[in-house]
Amino acid sequence: MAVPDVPVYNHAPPTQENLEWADLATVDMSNADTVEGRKALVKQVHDAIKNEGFLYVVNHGFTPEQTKRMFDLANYAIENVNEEEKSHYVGNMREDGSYRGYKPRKFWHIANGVRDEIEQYNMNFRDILNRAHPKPLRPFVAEIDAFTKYAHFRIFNNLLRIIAMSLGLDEERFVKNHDHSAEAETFLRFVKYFPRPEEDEQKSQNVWLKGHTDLVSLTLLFSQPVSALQIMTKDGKWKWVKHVENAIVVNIGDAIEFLSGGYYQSTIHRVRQPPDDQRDYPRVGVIYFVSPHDDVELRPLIESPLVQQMDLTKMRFAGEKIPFMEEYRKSRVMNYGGLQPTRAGVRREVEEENLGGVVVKHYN
Ligand SMILES: O=C(O)CCC(=O)C(=O)O
Ligand SMILES: [Fe+2]
Repeated sequence: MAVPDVPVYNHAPPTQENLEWADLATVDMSNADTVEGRKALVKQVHDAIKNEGFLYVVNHGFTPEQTKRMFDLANYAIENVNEEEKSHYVGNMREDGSYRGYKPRKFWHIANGVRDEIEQYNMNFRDILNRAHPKPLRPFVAEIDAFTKYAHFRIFNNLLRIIAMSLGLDEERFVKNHDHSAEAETFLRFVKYFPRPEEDEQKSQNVWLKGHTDLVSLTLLFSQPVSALQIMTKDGKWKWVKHVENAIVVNIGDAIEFLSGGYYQSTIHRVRQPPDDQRDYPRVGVIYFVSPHDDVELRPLIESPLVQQMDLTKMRFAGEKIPFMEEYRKSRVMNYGGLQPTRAGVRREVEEENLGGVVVKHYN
């Protein structure tokens, strides 16, 4: 069977505006397949995670054509599948506590009655090949699976090994908990953000996706030109993440924070309206979220000398029952973006929301 043509997706040109860019380290992964090569990166990765919690990865092995092709397919999953077909693949976040399938626009509440304009198609790592996908996507499933496997086994695993070493742990300590021998909320996301009416921009103070930390271990964001992602720096300022051609923007999520006893902290980030010269363009993304297995207890790894130095009584779940990854992600995914009243916190304009027993902070 001939594989259909996928229209080429053209992103907006990079912004010409001089924004306040975050100062992020660039990690060259050319030699990361050898132990020596990884050892040479430990200090740089350690410092980048400590300082910003975000970093760029380059020379990861994907060619610009390969990543570009995934953006074409991401756009295809949103634009070339009709609504009727999509309706059979809508995810069940609120019931399953898992992202699988389509997340329609306006599913989440952002602020003052404004809902999101973000459409996604999520594919769990474990069943990209076995699960049914919308008809137009089927000819590309093997290609998407191969892309995801490479991202996981080459890029992600090598990063995990470097992070384990940076904590004085056995190199394979985290790899074993993320190898998909067990259920895990690890998935590739195709996403498209659509420009919003001015009225919505005002009511939501230009926020497209509220400030949050990712609940997973690491997030791999394939860099694209539409500037909208911002991180909160240690001194409480929002800084923009600059596009770097064919780089992967990596950030640390809550699971690593918990396992490292807070030695590493997940970084707060948000998505906001792009600058003037990109304002009328949609924003297509390809993101790989990697989580520990559901049966991993989110307990600090006290075999790490660095974790031993931490005051673990200050950890989020200190003195309480420590959740397993499954409980933690379900409580967050099921309840995220609902319309429940939120309690205003005190630190950095924090809104705290009690999501099924787990307090989740929104930073606006
Ligand atoms: O679209 C982006 O750049 C980031 C999205 C994000 O933070 C998320 O989906 O968790
Ligand atoms: Fe995020």
